[in-house]
Amino acid sequence: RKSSAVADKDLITKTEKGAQKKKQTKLDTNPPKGTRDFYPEDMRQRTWLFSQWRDVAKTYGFSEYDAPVLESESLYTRKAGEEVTEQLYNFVDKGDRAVALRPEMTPSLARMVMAKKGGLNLPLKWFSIPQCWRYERMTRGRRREHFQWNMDVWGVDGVEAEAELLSAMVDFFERVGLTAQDVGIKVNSRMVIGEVLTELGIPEEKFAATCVLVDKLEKVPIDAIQDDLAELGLDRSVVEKLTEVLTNKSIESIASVLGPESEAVKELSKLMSLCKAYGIDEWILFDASVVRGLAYYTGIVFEAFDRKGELRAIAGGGRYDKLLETFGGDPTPAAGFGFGDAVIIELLKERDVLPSFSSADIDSVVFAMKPELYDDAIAIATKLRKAGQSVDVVLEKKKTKWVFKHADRIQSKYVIIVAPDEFANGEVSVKDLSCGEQTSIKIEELNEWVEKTSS
Ligand SMILES: CC(=O)Nc1cnc2ccccc2c1
Repeated sequence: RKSSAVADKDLITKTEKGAQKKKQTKLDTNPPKGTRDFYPEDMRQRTWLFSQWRDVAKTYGFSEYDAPVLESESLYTRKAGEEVTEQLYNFVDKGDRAVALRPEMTPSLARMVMAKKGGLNLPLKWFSIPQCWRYERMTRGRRREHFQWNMDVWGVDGVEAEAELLSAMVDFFERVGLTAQDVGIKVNSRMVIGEVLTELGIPEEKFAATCVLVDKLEKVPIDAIQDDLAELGLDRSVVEKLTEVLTNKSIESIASVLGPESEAVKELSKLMSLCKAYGIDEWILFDASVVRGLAYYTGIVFEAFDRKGELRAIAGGGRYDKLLETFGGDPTPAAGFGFGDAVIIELLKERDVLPSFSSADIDSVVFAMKPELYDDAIAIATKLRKAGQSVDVVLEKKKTKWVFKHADRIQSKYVIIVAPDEFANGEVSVKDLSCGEQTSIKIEELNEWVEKTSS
């Protein structure tokens, strides 16, 4: 027999184990790495942002579309070293299909246009607010999903399309309280690089990958991509010539480099004059170093940036006339932009122009003072709801003190109390939480009361 001390110890550990066995292992309540939950307050903020985006799209005559978040991986297997394709959130499904969570919306849009072939009346002005995904090693702790407002014009080959898109982008910034002093939009054309590379004898099929590298050059020192450049056959002299051209800060100086007949100069000049016609030229600046990181841009490119901070690009876009052909479709001109939900919210917070979303905008809390009045209380709540009010019904037996505290917490405008004496007189008691005043209202005059208080 073991000594009692040892026996007791064993007994304790046994009961502990027993306890552990019975207790469920605690669920990890965090959402998957790099993703966010939207609690009601977060959701009110997101809904507000999306409704600003939707209002602009409607004002510009754009129609909303959508596509599955899951696409065939083949939509994104471009070989140009882009971040969005290197960080594809892809997997093989149970049907042995190579699929991916979309990293961007434009390829889905191209697939949808191609599916309809000639059946669509061009021009298309379509918008969407898809959640887009990337699989990034969490070393950088960056998000793996975001919502991105997409606006695209298909079937217009003139820079009139880009000018509309820039105007829509500015309209959004103005709606949310930002000015041309807060935000600028850098504009360039990839034809600038195209004309330089052609002059230097670089073949056309290397343009896209060169642009992606030049875009990376903005963020990393040159020796970080030296071998990529070498792989593309871009020797030092080419890179030097390119970087020299890209430091040009005016269309005039670019014109002196590319010559007066340059197509790039012509389209940039035309775009700038259209921006003047829209009255948005104070937002726009030419910057030859802007190339954007997506391989499929072919002409004008642009990106909105925070003039006062280090925030990354707020939004970006450009012309992508060849995308449908890369999918085997007919040549169709297209231009568009993408606008992420994260950077803009940070900027609005910094500029202190983000509205508060703490309350759920409830008009009235309805409360039966006695349980036997509950049926009458929900009849009154229904009357108020049909009159257009948002009503929170107290669903359980509660003390008046709790109800007032609850109404205050949810920032309701009124509390409607169904109490025995008043009810016997065909009245309810209404407390106005903005001033604390309590009055009696005749039940058959509630509709007028709603009218009066909602005007
Ligand atoms: C600032 C931010 O969240 N960016 C972000 C977050 N998630 C993404 C997911 C896919 C593609 C680009 C993405 C970009």
